[in-house]
Amino acid sequence: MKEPDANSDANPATDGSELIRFDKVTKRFGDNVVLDGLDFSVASGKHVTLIGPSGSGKTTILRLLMTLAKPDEGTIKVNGDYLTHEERNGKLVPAGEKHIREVRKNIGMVFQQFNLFPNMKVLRNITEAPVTVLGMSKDAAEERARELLELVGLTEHVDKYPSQLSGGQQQRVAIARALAMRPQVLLLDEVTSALDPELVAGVLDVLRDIARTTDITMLCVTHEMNFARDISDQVLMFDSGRVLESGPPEKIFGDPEHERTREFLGAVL
Ligand SMILES: Nc1ncnc2c1ncn2[C@@H]1O[C@H](COP(=O)(O)OP(=O)(O)OP(=O)(O)O)[C@@H](O)[C@H]1O
Repeated sequence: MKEPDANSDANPATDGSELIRFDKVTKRFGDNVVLDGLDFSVASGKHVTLIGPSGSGKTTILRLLMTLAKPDEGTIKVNGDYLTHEERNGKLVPAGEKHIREVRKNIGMVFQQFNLFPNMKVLRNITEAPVTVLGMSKDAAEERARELLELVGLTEHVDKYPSQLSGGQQQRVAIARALAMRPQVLLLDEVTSALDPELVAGVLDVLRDIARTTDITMLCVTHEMNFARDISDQVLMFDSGRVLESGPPEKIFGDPEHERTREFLGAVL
């Protein structure tokens, strides 16, 4: 087990309200302790990047937030509401499906493998969830989708199917689709790692634009260190399921405290 205060300096919530809070979260797969009593938080409007060696638990954190996995111990709060639990009759009990769906509306995620609906055109890929989950009118959802397609530079592809687009274009549709739900936080899981190298820059530029021009909170797992340096307010270096160190990008990339961080950056930069 890590020291109780091992993550105490890892809290990026220096201002703004706290949007995400992990409190002593442990996640195991069999004997493999992937997250080990993890504490960290993300303040509203901040861009926080998780870096660290393969297998250190970064994706697991995003999957827990999407409720694609459940913690074995500890609690997760999103916007002040427990994601993992709910209060019934003054008692904290494991959260039910309805409660989880409500809290999850605050969260959008973009995956490595775009995950678009192959049988729907671009416009419908973006409008589907706002209409069916949020109950938005079709017209309002389409208007919003067209604004988002402009933001991601795909206005002319509105009537195409995903298979008619490049990987980079599909990923930009996936970004628009996540934003269409007006989430408070956007989770980005190595969103360029499945792309051909020449398509990476276009997707990262779109994300840089979103980080610069919107007030959305971002929690990002990436191996693109220049991108992390550009967009992050805070970088968290993970190792073995805990935060080894955290700080602004200038500090983590320029003058890291731990030898392990230096080794990792030496290997990836
Ligand atoms: N569904 C699962 N079943 C069993 N083990 C899993 C599962 N998901 C993740 N793991 C294990 O948990 C550990 C952390 O995985 P995770 O994907 O969170 O790491 P990561 O830091 O995101 O790595 P990478 O940078 O390679 O994506 C790994 O050892 C992985 O094998």
